[in-house]
Amino acid sequence: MSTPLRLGTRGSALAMAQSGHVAAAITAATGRAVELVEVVTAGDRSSAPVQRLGVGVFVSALRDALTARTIDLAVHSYKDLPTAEASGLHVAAVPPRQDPRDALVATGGRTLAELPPGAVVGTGALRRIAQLHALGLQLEVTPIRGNVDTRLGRVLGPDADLDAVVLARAGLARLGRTDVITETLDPMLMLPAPAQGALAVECRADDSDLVELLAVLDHAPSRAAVVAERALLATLEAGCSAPVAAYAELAEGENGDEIYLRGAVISPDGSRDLRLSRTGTPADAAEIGKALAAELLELGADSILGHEGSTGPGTQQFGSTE
Ligand SMILES: NCc1[nH]cc(CCC(=O)O)c1CC(=O)O
Repeated sequence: MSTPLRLGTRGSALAMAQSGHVAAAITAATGRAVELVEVVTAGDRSSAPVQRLGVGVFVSALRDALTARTIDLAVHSYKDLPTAEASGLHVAAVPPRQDPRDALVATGGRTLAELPPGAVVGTGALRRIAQLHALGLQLEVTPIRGNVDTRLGRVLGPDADLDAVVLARAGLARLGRTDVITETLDPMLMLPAPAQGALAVECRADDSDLVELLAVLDHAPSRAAVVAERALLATLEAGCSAPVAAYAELAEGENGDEIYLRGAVISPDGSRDLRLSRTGTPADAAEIGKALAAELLELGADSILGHEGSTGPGTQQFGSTE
């Protein structure tokens, strides 16, 4: 009998659900026992806006535990991972991705179109704030944070004070709460965050037995989509509070698989809204992401993102704002 694999996880209900799911999949596929080890991250300890806490607040403590060998693997929401790879670590698997779209949870069962001017919508992510403003519906957007239950409580609980919240459908799905969704937002209106709905299963790069074992969980189309979306994010050098969206869809084309990547950079007030798309093959996922980012930069994405004075690529490492 081999010793159980130690899977490090945040303690939030969402993280525990994701980690439990991956642990069960590993045991089902390989017979290896997996134990969950809770790791508290800076993002869990503070309720300050994520933009202020900085990059990787949900991630650093898990990565430190991997490097210190107190855990063997970690499961991250992929969109929370900084775009720069951590040295000595490796994303050994991208399991099949959940529906990456955003979801609206509104009082009275309402959709976005049914919310009247002045309706108050809660969301903390600049990407969502910007796109809500870009709709031109006179919605009042208010920043919120906290775990999924806290956010739902702003609409559903006895102390509800908002008309609606926007959050990732995948998070609700993993918690078994899709029943509260009043509208799954079409990416035409609300393009998701790069890698939203995907998980990253990370381990030490030199742990070759484990790298090999975890490969059974990898889902090639999900990985290709994430690679394209994150290449776009990295090429834009998008800041911590960057309103950048990207969504890659894979389809079977006439000559085999095709990847269709959409990307957007939106100013926080919604007044500037750059959207482009690009098609290619999954093998070129990274190049497609880079090329789409380059096109967005040509259209002035830099001035929206506010880093015209940047000292060049590689000087900043950013993850998601969410
Ligand atoms: N740090 C927030 C976060 N990170 C991942 C998810 C949702 C699940 C996912 O995108 O995989 C969420 C919640 C949200 O955006 O509503």
